[in-house]
Amino acid sequence: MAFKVVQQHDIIRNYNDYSLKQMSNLMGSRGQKAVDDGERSLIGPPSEESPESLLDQKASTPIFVYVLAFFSALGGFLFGYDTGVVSGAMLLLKKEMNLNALWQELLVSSTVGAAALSALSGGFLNGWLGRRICILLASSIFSVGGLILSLAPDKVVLLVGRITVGLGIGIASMTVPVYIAEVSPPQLRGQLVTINSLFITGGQFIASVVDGAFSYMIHDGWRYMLGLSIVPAVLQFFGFFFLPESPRWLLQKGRNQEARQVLSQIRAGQNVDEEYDTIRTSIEEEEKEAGGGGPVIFRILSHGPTRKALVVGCGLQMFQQLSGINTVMYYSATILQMAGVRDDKQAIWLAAATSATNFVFTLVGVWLVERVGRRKLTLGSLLGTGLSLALLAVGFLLSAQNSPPVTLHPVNSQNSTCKLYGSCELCMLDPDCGFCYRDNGTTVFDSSCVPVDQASTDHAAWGRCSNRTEGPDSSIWAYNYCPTSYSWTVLMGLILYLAFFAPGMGPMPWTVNSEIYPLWARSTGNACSAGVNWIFNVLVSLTFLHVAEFLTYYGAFFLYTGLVVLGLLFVLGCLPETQGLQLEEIENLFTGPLCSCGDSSPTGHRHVHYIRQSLDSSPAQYGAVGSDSAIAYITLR
Ligand SMILES: O[C@H]1[C@H](O)[C@@H](O)[C@H](O)[C@@H](O)[C@H]1O
Repeated sequence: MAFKVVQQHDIIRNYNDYSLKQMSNLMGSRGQKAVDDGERSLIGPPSEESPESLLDQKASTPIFVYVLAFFSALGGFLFGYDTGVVSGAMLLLKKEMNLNALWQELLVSSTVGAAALSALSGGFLNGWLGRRICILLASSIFSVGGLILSLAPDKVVLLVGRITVGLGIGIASMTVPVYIAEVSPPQLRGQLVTINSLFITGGQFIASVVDGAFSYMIHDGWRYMLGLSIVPAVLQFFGFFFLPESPRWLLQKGRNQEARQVLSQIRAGQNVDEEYDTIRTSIEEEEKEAGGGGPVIFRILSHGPTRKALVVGCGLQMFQQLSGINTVMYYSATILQMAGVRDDKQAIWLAAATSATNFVFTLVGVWLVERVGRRKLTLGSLLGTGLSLALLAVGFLLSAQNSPPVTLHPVNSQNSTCKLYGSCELCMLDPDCGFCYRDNGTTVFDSSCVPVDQASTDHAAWGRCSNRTEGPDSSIWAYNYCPTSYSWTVLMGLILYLAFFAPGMGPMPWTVNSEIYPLWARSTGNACSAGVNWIFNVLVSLTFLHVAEFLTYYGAFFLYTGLVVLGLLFVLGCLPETQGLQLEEIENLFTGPLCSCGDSSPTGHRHVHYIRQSLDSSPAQYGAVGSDSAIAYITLR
């Protein structure tokens, strides 16, 4: 069989230049059209999809795809739950187990660190065992981890439990988007993969509600907080017992018969010949092109388009974390305290409101992704995120500039560094000191900067604010925050930040990564980019308080604003639009120079039509299909 394809502008010049690779990309378009509107419009009119036709496609999308997306996205829920629940659990744990700062940090960051390691190794596991087994593996690890955490007799076992759930999170975070992308029809892929991100933020929100509810249970409340994740983990495990493997992985492993069966099961008996052929052709072609031997990562790096895709994928994940989302998610209670919320319980519930905002606006992302596309959504999101971060920074700057002065210098403080600070702002930035003051509703008075109690940051080491939050003379102990009248600027900044981040920069890095690599590079590409996400997650969240100490809070948020501007330039130059394309076509977007991707948005003006000819037709036949923008000639022999 030989294929020759020519596009309108170079019909004559390049008639013979088209390779099988390009043919397979055209076959990709063909497959997509076949999925979109069945065999009837193979020689068909318009390339622009009307909203009505999109609705028709959605209406005819088999429900089974949604079932698959739901059970897979439970992995996202667990990712969100286990990363989100720990802040509330820590409030109880540190009292019950008498944890010092090091142990608290260990228990929080061990999970994220373990997730980074397992995400990186998940690429190998995915290629070897398949997506389904990896999801089963992740859900069993989550169940075991939840069990260990809920029964832990001491902090060492707790640490083991936290590392265990981290291993589950890492595998789930890279496998689930890939699986969903591989089973979805192209016109729904963005939305379904974004649902996984919705489940992540949903998990974080439920975790914060559970934290709030069990924070009243001083003894063992943390066991319920940490252990409840067993429920969705077990549900996912049993669900996946009955759900199929990704047809693309099966085809890659040469299990063609099974792949065809699964594909028609997922497409509920629709004709899957086109889609099946497309995937198979491109796998064969990709294998030739990828050049066989050697570790996949080396093959990715030595092959131009996949190397560029990897840079884009990892860059997106890096900028997602550098925009500071997890300083907001993990420290929202602290940030809210900074904004003037004093009560612990109130701060926990307000933190729940923060994750609710993140969740609700991710929903907006699910709604927008197939309407405006990945690129515009990410750009808009970064722009808004940057402006909100600047607003947050200005809020902190105003608070700092109007920070109450230290007016009392207790004799006891002679041999502590705290006595050196002249204002609350400077005092608050030193982790060893806190601000003890009184106020009459409008003015702060009788204020001093004194050392914090080493056993608990809830009170001062000595003096009016020791061993109680409010003294008999109604002195108030402020650790890590200052009384300020600019709370509203910070609160506004926080809410706007989440409203802009959640629909775009939250989900898009995961969605885009699930679709930009060819099949042979998909597991490894996603493993690397998820690994980058987790590594930068650890870096940013572990350094936040130190960065704030060196640069002050407003300095830290101006820094994140600067990083978001860099992210914006990166996305502007390098992120192509992948909306609506068959997975097999997307590699083509990365054939140009790296930072020209922004120009190559294919939607709307690069549609190629095709003709299907059966193989037993006459020796040489020519077909031509015209559209406004392109013409394809196909020769079949
Ligand atoms: O996409 C998710 C989401 O936005 C979460 O809120 C955040 O905690 C994760 O780090 C991120 O990867």
